[in-house]
Amino acid sequence: YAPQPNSSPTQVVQSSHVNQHNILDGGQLLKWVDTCACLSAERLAGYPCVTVSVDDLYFENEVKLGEILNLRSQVNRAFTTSMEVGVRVSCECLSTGKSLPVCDAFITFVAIDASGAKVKLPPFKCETAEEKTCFALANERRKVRISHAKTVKQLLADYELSPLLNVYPTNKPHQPLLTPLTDRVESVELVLPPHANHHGNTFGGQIMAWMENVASISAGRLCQGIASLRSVDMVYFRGPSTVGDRIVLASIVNNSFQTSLEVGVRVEAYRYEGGKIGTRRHINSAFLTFDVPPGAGEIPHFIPEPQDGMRRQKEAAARRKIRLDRRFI
Ligand SMILES: CCCC(=O)SCCNC(=O)CCNC(=O)[C@H](O)C(C)(C)COP(=O)(O)OP(=O)(O)OC[C@H]1O[C@@H](n2cnc3c(N)ncnc32)[C@H](O)[C@@H]1OP(=O)(O)O
Repeated sequence: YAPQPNSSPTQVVQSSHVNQHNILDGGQLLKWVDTCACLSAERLAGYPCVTVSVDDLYFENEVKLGEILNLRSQVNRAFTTSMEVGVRVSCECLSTGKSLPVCDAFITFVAIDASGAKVKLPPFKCETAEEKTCFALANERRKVRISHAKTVKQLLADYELSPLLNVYPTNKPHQPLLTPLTDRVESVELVLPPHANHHGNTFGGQIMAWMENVASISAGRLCQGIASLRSVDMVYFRGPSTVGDRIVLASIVNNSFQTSLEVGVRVEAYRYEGGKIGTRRHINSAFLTFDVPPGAGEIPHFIPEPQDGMRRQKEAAARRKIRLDRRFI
């Protein structure tokens, strides 16, 4: 079988893709990354593929209006019904000719047939030394992502016991408080055909773009400006949503730090069945970290609500530590 199917779309960042500061919208970037990866996945599988998970994403550089975004994806390894696709994103400034890294993404896809059943993937062969390294690393990352939920739970429990983490890294405690609940955003989106793939499944990238939208509003309200997306923790797509579904996205600030803040987003889907609102299905959840805009000053400290709010604040502090530790591994 042909090794390393590639996809390398190139996009010009236009005014419809940027925010008020002419910086590429994080949600748009997530859509392009998912679609680019899906092209490689489907090329290997020969079947439509759905996104199962997206590993932690860290955005190294902002992309500006008029710059060129280069995306390059390849299948690193096929397992049984799932495969890992790596995407490398860089941006190119036309006037200087310089190219800067934007992010590396690892996305897992499962191939499905017309009845929605998982398909066994063809054998995957790699030839060059680089392909063999990607192949080996993909297996290590797979172990990490399969056990991700359990690992994070364990780390949070360990941090809970750590006396150091009882001092949660928040901003100065005597700053003006955020009015309770202003950081909460709930938005409902209707899944239309342009949001979905050929199966009618909502694109994973589209869901992530909607998530980034509500999260950026929560973040922006807290820091009173346009916050820029810095990272997205691993996202697992628990179940599908399809054309006609209503997608409910709820976001809330979990904790604020010196120059960044973490927002949690929960996504649910429902549809009308027999004249009634059907059951809400939990599609996925994610934690997004935003940087405070330059010149915005200090982030106001916010006091979490008792119990649940305090739990979320504490967990966000622990996740921040995990993220920072990982960057230095
Ligand atoms: C750009 C176009 C593509 C899209 O955006 S599609 C839209 C977004 N995605 C979706 O709607 C998918 C929603 N999820 C689903 O429908 C189901 O979870 C899905 C993918 C059918 C799998 O369902 P199940 O049968 O319950 O899954 P399973 O436990 O048998 O696992 C199937 C394969 O996935 C793997 N897997 C499970 N959890 C994972 C994780 N956290 N990260 C990475 N891989 C994971 C699992 O190991 C298995 O792979 P393999 O068969 O061992 O190769």
